Amino acid sequence: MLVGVPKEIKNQESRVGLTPASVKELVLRGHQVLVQKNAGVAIGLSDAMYEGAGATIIDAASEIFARAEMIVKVKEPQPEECAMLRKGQILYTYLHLAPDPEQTKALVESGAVCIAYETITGANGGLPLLAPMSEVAGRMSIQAGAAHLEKSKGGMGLLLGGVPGVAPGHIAIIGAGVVGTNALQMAVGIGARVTILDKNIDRLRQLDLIYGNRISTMYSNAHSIEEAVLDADLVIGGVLVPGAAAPKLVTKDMISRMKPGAVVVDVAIDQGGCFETSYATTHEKPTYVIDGVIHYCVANMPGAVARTSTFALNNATIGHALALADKGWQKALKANPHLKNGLNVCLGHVTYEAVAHGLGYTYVDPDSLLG
Ligand SMILES: NC(=O)C1=CN([C@@H]2O[C@H](COP(=O)(O)OP(=O)(O)OC[C@H]3O[C@@H](n4cnc5c(N)ncnc54)[C@H](O)[C@@H]3O)[C@@H](O)[C@H]2O)C=CC1
Ligand SMILES: CC(=O)C(=O)O
Ligand SMILES: [Mg+2]
Repeated sequence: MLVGVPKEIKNQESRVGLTPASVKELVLRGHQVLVQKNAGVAIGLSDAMYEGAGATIIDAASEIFARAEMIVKVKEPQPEECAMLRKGQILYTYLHLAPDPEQTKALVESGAVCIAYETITGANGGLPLLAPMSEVAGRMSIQAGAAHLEKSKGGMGLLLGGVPGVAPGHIAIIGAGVVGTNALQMAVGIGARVTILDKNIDRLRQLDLIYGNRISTMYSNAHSIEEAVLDADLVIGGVLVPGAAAPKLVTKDMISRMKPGAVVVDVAIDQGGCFETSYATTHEKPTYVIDGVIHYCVANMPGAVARTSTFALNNATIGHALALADKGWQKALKANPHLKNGLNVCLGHVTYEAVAHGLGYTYVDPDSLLG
């Protein structure tokens, strides 16, 4: 198969869809890979390294989109990229469609076969192609929160770990999945007081066994969220209902009653965010202030540590990339129900139930399109 890797064009996004090592895996199996000039140069992956792995370097994204049978990316296609997709072409990347009607419409109109990393499931449960970026973003969320609690960034001037004789800060983490548990690990590491909330009691049980009385676990409901949020100096939003828009768990009213100079980090922003006051920001201008509360809502947090993130992402994506290239999309999806769960838009139809219902499309069962 002819596989194409364009350079990412989202604001401050230096990750790249395939590493030279991943290119080599494809080439060794007889596939051809086109990589856009300088696609990985910002993270130390030179064109020479890609050529050494067997890729052909191409100047323009338009040529890659025109020639490749499968496009491998990191972030959701930007409007100019959507316009270059064509009927039957495979797009393998993060999409996050539920909160994004414009992108969904463009992908439907393209007729492309759009497989979203974030809804591919794993044989042992979970979302294995989302997990590595959730690990990165969860860990980063505490760094980002700590930095913005400093006075120079507009925060209340609080050191999360405290010092001897001065109490530490309080971090509330909503959602105890991959983002939440990675945030928790960092929060405990810096010595903050931590409360973590989830609806999944088994997960809270596991965390209680690991951390004991160093943390507080709370069953998530409107009451416990309000209590934790109003007492917190930093709130991390890490909830997910797979494929669906994030539930707005923290209301505008709660935000208005938080401590002045407190910080909220809405990691779930790529699914629309779990704070009523959230809207997506970029690394260029990551924050805004509402009612004295600093909001950090960057939708591609792992892009800030693009080198680590690219390798972590490729570890998780290469297996299915090889299957798609080897078998073509219909056979690969038929052979693997977990990969099939990644199919969000296909040949002009919305094939992921939560996206179809959320955005008013007729849901089409992927099986009906697999031949
Ligand atoms: N902004 C960014 O750069 C990034 C954002 N993300 C996003 O972070 C979010 C979380 O991802 P993961 O941790 O991997 O998901 P996950 O599926 O591992 O965890 C989500 C957790 O939310 C919990 N949850 C659902 N409804 C809840 C409620 N009402 N109250 C409390 N907890 C609730 C679930 O029980 C689950 O434990 C996703 O939207 C993901 O796309 C992930 C990586 C990067
Ligand atoms: C998961 C995601 O949206 C990201 O890594 O940017
Ligand atoms: Mg994102």
